[in-house]
Order: sequence, then structure tokens, then C-alpha cells
Amino acid sequence: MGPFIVASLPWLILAFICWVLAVLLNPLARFRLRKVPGPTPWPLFGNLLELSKRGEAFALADWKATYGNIFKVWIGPTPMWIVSDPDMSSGPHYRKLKGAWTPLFLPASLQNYCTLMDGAACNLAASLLPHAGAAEMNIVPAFEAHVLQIVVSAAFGVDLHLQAGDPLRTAGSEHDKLMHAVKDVLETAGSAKPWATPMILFPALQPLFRFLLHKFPDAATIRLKQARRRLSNFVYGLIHEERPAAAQDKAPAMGSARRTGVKPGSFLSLLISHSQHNVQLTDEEIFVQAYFFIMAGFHTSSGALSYTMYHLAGHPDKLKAAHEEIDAMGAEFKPTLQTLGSFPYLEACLRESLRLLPPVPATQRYARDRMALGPFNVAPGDMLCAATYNLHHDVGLWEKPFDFTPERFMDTAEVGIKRGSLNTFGEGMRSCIGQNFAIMEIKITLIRLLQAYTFTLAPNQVPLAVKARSSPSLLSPSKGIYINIVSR
Ligand code: HEM
Repeated sequence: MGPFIVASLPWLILAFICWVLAVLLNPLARFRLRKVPGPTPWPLFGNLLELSKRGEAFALADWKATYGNIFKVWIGPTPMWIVSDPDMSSGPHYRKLKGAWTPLFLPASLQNYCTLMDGAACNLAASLLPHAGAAEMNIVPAFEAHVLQIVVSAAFGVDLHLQAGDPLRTAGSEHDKLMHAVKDVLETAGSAKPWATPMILFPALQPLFRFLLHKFPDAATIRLKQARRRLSNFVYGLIHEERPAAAQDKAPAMGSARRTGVKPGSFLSLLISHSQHNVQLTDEEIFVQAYFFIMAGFHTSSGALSYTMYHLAGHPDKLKAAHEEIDAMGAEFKPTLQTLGSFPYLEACLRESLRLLPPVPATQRYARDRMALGPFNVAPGDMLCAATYNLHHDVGLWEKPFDFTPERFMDTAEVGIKRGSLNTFGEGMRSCIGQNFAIMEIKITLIRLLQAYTFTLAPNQVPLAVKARSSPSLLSPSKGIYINIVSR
């Protein structure tokens, strides 16, 4: 702890200086420091732009259509331009990368992933058996291992054997090391760092920060660099192996046998074949996309799964309704892409849970042009933040916003969802490309778990303790989620 404080001290001082400068020099930053009225359980984003206020929520869609196109994700000491680019949604670079992502979320690919997800969900259900009837269990680590298993398999086509009880899980193996690298990247890149806030608030100083970080890396940055090196060696190895094979296949069939280590149908294999046959992507672009796939798909989906379980376990009547919907399909039911639509109530529980605890509690954009936004004058380059959490709890938009009421997401709901009142997956051109993947993954997992068990929430967890992780911003359970599991 001591060395950590000493190592962090220069950054804290620099952060403070930047904060003061940002407040003094930037009119929008001054606003950012104002407390947003409303229920905001974390300090940073609650103090950002209050776009969630009633009225402005409706302006959100138009505002995004006009100005919303930069989504700069900054990870570690080097900036990473992911599916984004300075030339934004209309730019050729963005279109090129988005074109490479799109095949992954077409029905043929989703069908392929459905099998992968169902296998993982069955393993997860089996791994919970020793906990059934035993003491309460923190489900967050188990759900994280489960989702990581799925995203890594989907991204690279490699089974890392992450789930508890997997007989092929071997400590010290290459896969084990890779798994630790992925976890290190996720933990260190996603955890709050003293320099992250001033970097976000004061983008003009980013080159200075990067230079300082490069010269005087802190412990987290060193760990992140090592993990990224291991991960990049692994991924570049796969790319080099796969490229010649992909060049020979005109159109590699989903599920067809391939000579190399990259499984057909994995995101990596789709990217490589897209790169061979459509638009040329460099090895680095392919690596960054695969890396981002894991970054974007891990904490978001594991959070969404954990929160839905939290809400179901805390509301026995809703859990009963979800159980009934699943039981109606028969004891031997096996989820498929085609049958997933038969669970409207379960999906409503998921969507309501995402409203109450959005894993991405805010989305950001940099303004391209000067504009007046409500009472604020926004200058080009200012970062604007749509405070999703506040939006989702606005009493003017939602009836009893703190209640878990999945029924409001059923088709039969009398009061429809007002336009602009949900920002779970973002809106417009830059909205979440992986949302169908995530919804499918969570529904399949819940179906398998609810087929086998019933759940109750352990005491003293309402409201749930959550924390915001920075860069990228995420809402995570800060003390776990404890559940009692009983076999059905
Ligand atoms: C419940 C799970 C998820 C949630 C809540 C979520 C939420 C979001 C949000 C809020 C954004 C930003 C939208 C905006 O700025 O307007 C986003 C972007 C993105 N997400 Fe997700 N996401 C989830 C799962 C996934 C998964 C599983 C993947 C990939 C496998 C993924 C890939 C992406 C990508 C690539 C972007 C950037 C899109 C672009 O810039 O065009 N997400 N997501």
C-alpha cells in the first residue's frame, strides 16, 4: 500500500493541477463539477453533464445525430482507436472497421455462437451444483469467468477452460498464462487510475501524460504492458498462421475444419478472411479489434448478467414468472437462436435490470462544432456526457423508476417507453454493435440456470453497492452479489 501511494503521488498532484486548470480554463469543465441533482451513486459521472434531465433526454437523439460521432477509447499508455477514428462515423476508416465487425453479428454467426454459449451455460450450471443448498455464494466471479470464457472463445476461437470444475483447467499452461494476461489487461485497463480523470477532462494534455507515463510508468502500467505483450504475441501468432489459410479459402464456411489454431467462425477468423477478401486490414488493426471485442464484451455482459440475477433473486414473484415461462418449454428444452424469442418475460427482466443498473452508466462524445445545448455553450472538442444512470431513473420519464418492473418492457405494457429515455446500448450510429450478442448470451445463461435452480438474495444487499470503473466507464458491483442457490 505504502509504495503504491508513493508511486501515485506525482500523478495525484498532476491530476489536481489539471483539474484546477480544467476548471479555470474550460467553461464546460466548470459545469462538470456541478452536482447533478438526482440519485447518482458514484462521484465522477454524477458530476458530468446532466443531459439526462427531462426534456434534454428527448434532444439526445437529435444531438447525437448532429454531433455524436467521436468515441475515443483510451486504454493504457498508448491511445487505441478502436472502431472509432478522428474522421468518425462518416469517415472511411470507421466504415472500414465497422464493415469488418458487421458479419459477426449476422444470424449465421450468431447461430454459431449460440452453440458455444449454450455449452458454456451448461458448464456454469453444473459448476453451481456444489453450492446448491450450501452457504450463500458470491456469483460475480463465477459469472465473470463464464462470460470471459465466451468472449475469449468467440474472439479467438480458443477454449481457455476458465470455468470452475473444467477438467482441462491446468495451472501454468499456455492457456492459463493467456487467461491471466487477459484478466490483467481487463483489470488494469478498467481500474481507476489517478491520471485517467485529468486525461479525460483535459484532452489537450494527453501527449504530456503519455510522455510522462512512458518515462515513469507506474506499477499498473507495467503490469498492463506485460499483459498486452503476452496477448499480442499470442494474437499475432494466430494471425500469421491464419493468413495463408484464409487466402486459399474463397469463402470459409462457418464450422468448417481449418488447418490452423484459429477456429472458423471466431471473430479473429472472420476479421482475417474479411481482410483477405474484402477490405485490407493490417495485422495491428485486426489485433486491436479482437482486443476491443474482449474489452467491450466482458465487463458489460458479466455485469448485465449479475444484475439480472440480483434483481430476479430479490423478487421471488418475478423469478416465479420467469421460471414458469422457461418451464413451459419442457424440461429437455435446449435454447437455439430461433427459440430465444419465446422468452419475452425473461428478456423484459434483462432489459429492466439494464435500465436500473446500466453497466455503461454514461456515454461520451466530443463536440465537433460550437453549439448551444440548453443553457450551455459548447465549444468544439468539449466532451459531453450523457448520464445514462440518471436518465434511467428520471421520474419524469419512468413511473416508479426505482422499482424492478419488467412488465414495462412487455409488448402489452400500456405505457410505452418514451423515445430517448433509454441509453443502455447508446443511440445512433455509434450504438453498441454487440447488443444482440450480449442479449443472446445472457438469455441462454439465465435459461440454463433457471432450468436447474431457484435463487434468493442473501440479506443486506439492497440497494446494491456499485462502483464506477474508469476508462472505459463501467458500473461494477463493489462488494459482490451474494445469492442462495437451491436445486429445483
Ligand atoms: C450488456 C452488455 C453490453 C452493454 C450494456 C453495452 C453497452 C455499450 C454502450 C453504451 C456503447 C456505447 C454506445 C454509445 O456511445 O452510444 C457500446 C459500444 C460498443 N459495444 Fe457494447 N455493450 C454490451 C456488450 C457488448 C458486446 C458483447 C460487444 C462485442 C462483442 C460490444 C461491442 C461494442 C462495440 C464494438 C462498441 C462501439 C461501437 C461503435 O463505436 O460503433 N458490446 N456498448
